[in-house]
Amino acid sequence: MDLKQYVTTVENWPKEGISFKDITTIMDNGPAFKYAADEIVKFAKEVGAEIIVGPEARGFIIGCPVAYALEIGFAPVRKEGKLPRDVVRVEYGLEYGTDVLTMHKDAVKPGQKVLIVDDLLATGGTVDATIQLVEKLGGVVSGCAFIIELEELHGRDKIGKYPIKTLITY
Ligand SMILES: O=P(O)(O)OC[C@H]1O[C@H](OP(=O)(O)OP(=O)(O)O)[C@H](O)[C@@H]1O
Ligand SMILES: Nc1ncnc2[nH]cnc12
Repeated sequence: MDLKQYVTTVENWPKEGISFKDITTIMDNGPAFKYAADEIVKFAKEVGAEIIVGPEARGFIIGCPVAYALEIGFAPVRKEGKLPRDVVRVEYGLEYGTDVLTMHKDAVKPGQKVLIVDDLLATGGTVDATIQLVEKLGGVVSGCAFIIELEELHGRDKIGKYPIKTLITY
């Protein structure tokens, strides 16, 4: 399937100079959304993932169907102040701002093999922070998977030592 045809590009949103890749037009198409999830499921099997970790909010959208298909758990990475129990926290930079990401301290077990899933790899700030959170908990990052990669932002350089799967590149 040519998944790229289902991505909608919105220029100069949310700020001047950003070429926003909107995945809602993948999600609202049943076969396209299933294809995207199935491709990541295949990769998750290859790397032996035991739990999926996905960052708020779009990482939930694609990470949860992957976890469901594999019959494994999903652990959320959330922005500060959203998780109700003890958390680990990491500050990170975005293509358009900075923020703090957190995970519950018991979300990943020591030694558990984690696949990080998100919709898009841009500067790599989010995935870098997510890797740090998983490793603080003693989890083993077995790979990172994205629907879209923006190659010119070189986010891949931040996750060089882990297996990476991306379905669409710009
Ligand atoms: O590689 P990076 O430069 O870190 O950018 C990629 C991240 O940015 C977007 O999330 P955003 O923080 O905009 O949050 P959202 O999913 O809640 O819209 C996207 O869903 C990725 O998580
Ligand atoms: N260009 C972009 N499009 C969609 N989501 C993003 N997150 C960070 N950069 C993005």
